[in-house]
Amino acid sequence: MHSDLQEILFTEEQIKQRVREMGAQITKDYANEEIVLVGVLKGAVTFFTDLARIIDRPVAFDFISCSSYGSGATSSGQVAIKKDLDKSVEGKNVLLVEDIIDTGITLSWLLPLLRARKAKSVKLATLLSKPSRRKVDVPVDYNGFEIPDAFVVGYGLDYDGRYRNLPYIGVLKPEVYSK
Ligand SMILES: Nc1nc2c(ncn2[C@@H]2O[C@H](COP(=O)(O)O)[C@@H](O)[C@H]2O)c(=O)[nH]1
Ligand SMILES: [Mg+2]
Repeated sequence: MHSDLQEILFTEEQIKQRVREMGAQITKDYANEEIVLVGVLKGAVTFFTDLARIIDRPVAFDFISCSSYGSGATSSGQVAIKKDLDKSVEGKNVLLVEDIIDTGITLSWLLPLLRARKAKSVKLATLLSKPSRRKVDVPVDYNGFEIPDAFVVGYGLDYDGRYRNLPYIGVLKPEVYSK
C-alpha cells in the first residue's frame, strides 16, 4: 500500500468484479440501443475505460470536464465547464460516467445541463458514492460502492493531481491534505 494512505477500501480485484457486474447490468438495460458514454474528466477515466470494455452494446465516447474542487479536499461549491462535449447528444442515450458523488453539487448541475440538450435519455453510473455527505439529492442508476465520509484516492481519483495510477482505492491520510 502507498505510504500516504491509511487504509485500502477496495482492492484491484474487488473493483474489477464490481465493474464487471455494472457493465453486465448496463448491457442488459440497453438491449438494442446505442449509448453515448460521457466521462467526467479526469477522475472517471479509469472507471470509464474499464466499464466501456464490459458493455456489449455499440458505444460512442465523449468527455466533459467541470471544476468544483480545485486543489483541495473539499468542494468549492462552484461548478463550471472546463471542457465541453465534442458532439451534440440530441436524440442519444447518454450514460454519464462519474468517479464519485460527494455533496451531489456537481451532478445536480451537470445532469440537467445534459437533459436540456434534448438527449433521448440521460442516466448516471458512478463508481463511488458518499451518501452521508449529500447536500443535493442525485438519482443514481448504477452505483459501484457506497463509502463512508473519507477522502479517497486511486483508480483515477487524485489529490492535487497525484495517486490516479494506483490500481486500488484507499483513504488518504489527513496529514497529507492538511499540510
Ligand atoms: N479524489 C477525490 N475526489 C473527490 C472525493 N469526493 C469528491 N471528489 C471530487 O468531487 C467531485 C464531486 O463532488 P460533489 O461534491 O460535487 O458531489 C467528484 O467528481 C470528484 O472529482 C474524494 O473522496 N476523493
Ligand atoms: Mg469526478
